[in-house]
Amino acid sequence: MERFVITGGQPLSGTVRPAGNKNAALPMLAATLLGSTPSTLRNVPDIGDVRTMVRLIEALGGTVERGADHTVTVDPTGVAPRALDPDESARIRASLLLAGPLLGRFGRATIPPPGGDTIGRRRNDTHWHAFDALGAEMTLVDFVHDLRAPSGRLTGADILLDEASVMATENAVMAAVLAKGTTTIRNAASEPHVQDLCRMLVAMGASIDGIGSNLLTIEGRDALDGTEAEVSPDFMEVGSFIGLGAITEGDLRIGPVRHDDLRMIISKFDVLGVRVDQDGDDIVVPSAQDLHVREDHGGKIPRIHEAPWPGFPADLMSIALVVATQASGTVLLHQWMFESRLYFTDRLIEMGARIIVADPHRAVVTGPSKLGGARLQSPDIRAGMALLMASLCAEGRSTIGNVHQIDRGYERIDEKLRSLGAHIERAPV
Ligand SMILES: CC(=O)N[C@H]1[C@@H](OP(=O)(O)OP(=O)(O)OC[C@H]2O[C@@H](n3ccc(=O)[nH]c3=O)[C@H](O)[C@@H]2O)O[C@H](CO)[C@@H](O)[C@@H]1O
Ligand SMILES: C=C(OP(=O)(O)O)C(=O)O
Repeated sequence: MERFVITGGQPLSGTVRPAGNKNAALPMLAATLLGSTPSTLRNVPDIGDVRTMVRLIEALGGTVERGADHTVTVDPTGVAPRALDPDESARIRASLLLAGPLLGRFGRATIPPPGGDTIGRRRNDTHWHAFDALGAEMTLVDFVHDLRAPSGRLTGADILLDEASVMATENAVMAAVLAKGTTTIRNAASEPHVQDLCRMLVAMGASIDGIGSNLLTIEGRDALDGTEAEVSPDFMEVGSFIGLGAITEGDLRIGPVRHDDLRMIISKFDVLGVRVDQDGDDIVVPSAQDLHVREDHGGKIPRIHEAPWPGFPADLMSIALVVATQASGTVLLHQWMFESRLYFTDRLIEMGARIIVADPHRAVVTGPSKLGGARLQSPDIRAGMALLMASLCAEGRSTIGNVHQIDRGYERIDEKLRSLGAHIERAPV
């Protein structure tokens, strides 16, 4: 067990290279199982969740080689549809993403409950509905789902997802690319990671129309080849560093980024007065920030809320909340997707933030407030990063326990922060 020890108040300046997007790398690793030959992924982040996914693939019979410079090659030729290990599965939410490829390729998948952030109920029903529509039969024994395609192969179908679930879309697509006939997925999620996955599948020989929209049409193929694919920069990490740069008063350059992925993020940070400049493939967060809440027309209090893509990402709400504590004015943050994601707000209040938690989904923040150091625990990836940001801008010393929750999603965050001038050490508990 490790913790971070932080002395806040240093301006952070320098250049950050964002890692590959965790939420793209995980489904892309799962998708390698659909090929009949090896696939190589570039820009795979070296984070806890990826290491767990690699172990799950190896336990299924895949051979995984990590090359230099964030390259991972998966040879799926030895893979068989064995039951996933329950303990490993429970470590990450994305273990559920092995269901689609196993079912599509072998007509069988045995899936124990996935894990992931404990941020409220994580609903899986949309996944089961999609597999059911493709002809899978499902039995549930001791929380383990056993999925089978009766004739060994799924059949294409017209599917209306009951919500635009990111991973259910990814699972449905991965199951459908080897199904017999045409599949239509309506109300599909279209986040950049869903797009990354779909582009990789097309490079493997899949036929997918509508990438980037909420209507995907897939013509099933008999087999797919391996491929090479690149994981896009993690716009959640980029968003986190934008927030961090804004509240620590240094000059930050972040890149390379994909500007298209950042439009809504930058527009919502702008509500908090955060200024971000584009410079080629980079973005720059300059030191001279005038953080104040931009009121809506007529002086109304603005609201920042998450939404499916191209809305503001749910995973950046905790980050926006910390930035709001440093902006003068009042803003409502509405985080409706998860029931328990705002609980960490109590810790910010302890540090000196002026926040009214109206209910489990809404927090009214009035800033700016002077934060002081505190003893903290990371409850989940993003709240952990948010508390880390608060500690870096607070006066005095903070400690953050449970840092494996931050390591699940952010690659060597302490090293990156030190290179920018932060006073942060990783220490045993
Ligand atoms: C590995 C991975 O990729 N994890 C991400 C993925 O999780 P995941 O795919 O599990 O999240 P989902 O998109 O399924 O849903 C998130 C929550 O929002 C609710 N919901 C979602 C869409 C909708 O139209 N209506 C609705 O109510 C769901 O019931 C659920 O409570 O997407 C989430 C939402 O962007 C992110 O927080 C996670 O980081
Ligand atoms: C909620 C997250 O991840 P997961 O879905 O993997 O738990 C996240 O990345 O913020």
